[in-house]
Amino acid sequence: MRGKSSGTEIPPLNTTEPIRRTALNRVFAVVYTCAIFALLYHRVETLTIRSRNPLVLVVSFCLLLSDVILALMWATTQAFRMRPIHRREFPGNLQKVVRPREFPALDVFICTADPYKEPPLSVVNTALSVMAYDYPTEKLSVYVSDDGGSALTFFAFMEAAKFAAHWLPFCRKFNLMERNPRAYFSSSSSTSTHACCSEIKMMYESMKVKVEHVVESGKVGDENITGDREREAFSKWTDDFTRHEHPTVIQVLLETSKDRDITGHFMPNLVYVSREKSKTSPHRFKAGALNVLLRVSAIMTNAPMVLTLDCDMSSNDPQTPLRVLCYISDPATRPNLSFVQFPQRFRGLSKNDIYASEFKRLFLINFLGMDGLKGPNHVGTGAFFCRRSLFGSPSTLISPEIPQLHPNHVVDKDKPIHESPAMLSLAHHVAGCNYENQTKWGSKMGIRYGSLVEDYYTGYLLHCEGWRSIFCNPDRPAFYGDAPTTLVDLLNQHKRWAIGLLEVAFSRYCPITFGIRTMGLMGLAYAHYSFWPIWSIPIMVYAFLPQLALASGISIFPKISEPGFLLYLFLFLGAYGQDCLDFLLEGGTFRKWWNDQRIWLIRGLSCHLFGTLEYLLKSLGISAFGFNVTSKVVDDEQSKIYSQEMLDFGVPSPMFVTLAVAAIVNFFSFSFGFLQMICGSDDNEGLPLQMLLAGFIMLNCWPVYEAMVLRTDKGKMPTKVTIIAAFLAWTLYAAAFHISFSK
Ligand SMILES: O=c1ccn([C@@H]2O[C@H](COP(=O)(O)OP(=O)(O)O[C@H]3O[C@H](CO)[C@@H](O)[C@H](O)[C@H]3O)[C@@H](O)[C@H]2O)c(=O)[nH]1
Ligand SMILES: [Mn+2]
Repeated sequence: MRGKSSGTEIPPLNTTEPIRRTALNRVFAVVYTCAIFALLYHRVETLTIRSRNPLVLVVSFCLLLSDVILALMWATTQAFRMRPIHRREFPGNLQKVVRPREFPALDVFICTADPYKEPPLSVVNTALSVMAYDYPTEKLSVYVSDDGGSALTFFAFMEAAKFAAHWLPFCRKFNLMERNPRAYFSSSSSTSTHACCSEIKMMYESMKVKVEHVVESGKVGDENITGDREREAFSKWTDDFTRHEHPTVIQVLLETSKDRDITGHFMPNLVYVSREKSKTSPHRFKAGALNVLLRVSAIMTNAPMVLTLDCDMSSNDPQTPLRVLCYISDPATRPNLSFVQFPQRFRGLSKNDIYASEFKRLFLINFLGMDGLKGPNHVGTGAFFCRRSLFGSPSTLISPEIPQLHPNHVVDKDKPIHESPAMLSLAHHVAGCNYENQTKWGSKMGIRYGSLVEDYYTGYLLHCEGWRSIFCNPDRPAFYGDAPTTLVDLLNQHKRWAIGLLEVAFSRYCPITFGIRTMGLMGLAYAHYSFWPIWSIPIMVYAFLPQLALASGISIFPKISEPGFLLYLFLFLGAYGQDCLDFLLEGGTFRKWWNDQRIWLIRGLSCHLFGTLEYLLKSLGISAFGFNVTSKVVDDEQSKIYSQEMLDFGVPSPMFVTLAVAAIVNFFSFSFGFLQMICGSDDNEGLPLQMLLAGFIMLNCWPVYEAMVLRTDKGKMPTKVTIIAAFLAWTLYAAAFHISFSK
């Protein structure tokens, strides 16, 4: 908080406030830790008391391993609970402290990679929404990176540049809050108020039709090209131009020194960049794309502030940069500030958020916790970076190989880009696919290479270097993006994350060792994420072993009469209860929480398991993996299934199999146990906990049963998957019976 300075009151730009339940969290942590130790003691004890049944021995060992992992994961979550804070910022006070003339320039980076998974029209809407920021136009530049190297995307941007000349003054004139044209025209506010609205809406529609037509036909026909300048631009897409092999394309579509909108106002810069590709040079995915944008923008504008956005994350509030300035211009928060991170929010989520796309824990609860330490981790999109922080630690600046890329380099504004062939050719040079060889890009400079979650990895290394970040979470969401709406998309996305996180966990910067040594609690928080996927080990164990034992009539948990029974109940209810409470206190509903914990289970049974396996195969040199872009297109059938809140199994995936096996095994074991109970056999006093567990998983698997037997729509479980799963479940039972009854 800003205090008084030399007698005059400076209005506060931001405040922080600790969250009140912290003390309770700490007390609970102590109690829960004791309970964990009691449990582990009990586990070791059962292991050492010799049992004659080998199944019991194997099960006891697996349970010990699982409980150790669960305990470690629980320990890492405490990092988020020790010092959570809430922040608020006051953009209204900004003008009293800094004049707009002194605002830093802002470069916005938008990444896209595939015109068929990421419709160009959406990317264009994202770009338009930030071009219309309430920010001095001459300080604003938008750079688009197209890893798809697609003439279709380029065409869309050419059209967008023309449309922007009408759209930007329209937003200004009516001071719209919603500056993403598509969102604006589909909201009710557009239909009523403004007379000239129908005119601009028609312009938007005509752009939309043109762009969609071009995308559908797969090529930019001659009839779409007007004028020599455009023809020249498209001449880069020659016959041997493919997305994996092509030269650099850089086109300055709008330039602030020369292009004006229809009211005579200057427009922001808009630059299209598709970096050079070659099959023999490493691709580096989004990290590579962002580093190219960092260099190209350094040469053209070199703004000290950089906003990174995924192509689907459009602005929902034109004042967002001013909120960021509340931190960047405050001497109390400015030192060592690397980035201001906004949460990812998603439009069009189903009522109870069936896929847990809200990520309340990831983007809100844990962010608040980290903000009290060194700040939230970076999540790839919706982050305003101080450019300087991407060039070495706060104390030692790492100089790039050429002076034009230096964060303090001043671009000669008198010479517009279109009049400076030298500038353009240098920009092409630094976007080359071999440019980074023998440089520090990706290791010490820019976005870091080596993980499929380059955002997490880069944020982590920045924090290790001594930078901090700030979590900004205004009431009106700053950005809205698209969340996956089918199960297979969700699982593939999480599988990629799982692999990327494991890459960090087993790198030489492992958060458990390196991270905790350099940053203490903050390292622990990072460790929580890097080991995220190994949650699948205890989940797999608890979803299968007690159930197989149950069907064999073997009791592995304490009896109701034993004190251990209560210990188990406490551990289970304590963890779930605290999790649910955190969720509800941050504005969630019970139904959303239930779906959230279900998705956690499903992930453990599918993508985290498969991600871990894929990572192992890659480490052994058997296979390789790439960045599988999440589709942002939904067909009508899919969106219908989504809005009805049913899991969509429509596109078959091997990841469904383990999930289906778990569903089947829990069903049969529960039914078997239930039968035994009503038949009243004497020695099943130890089975109730196993019954409860199987029952709980069955409850979670309800949508899976529905998808296997009841549903007839396109999203039902593929029959093939059900058959394979049934066969595997049968094999598991056969093996379990064989082991336990063979003696
Ligand atoms: O080779 C590539 C691959 C992807 N992208 C872009 O990266 C962004 C994120 O891709 P997406 O498929 O949407 O992945 P998500 O899993 O939804 O993204 C999350 O996870 C990523 C790391 O795995 C982060 O980069 C993202 O910022 C974060 O939102 C998109 O704009 C893509 O166009 C590229 O530019 N080049
Ligand atoms: Mn995405």
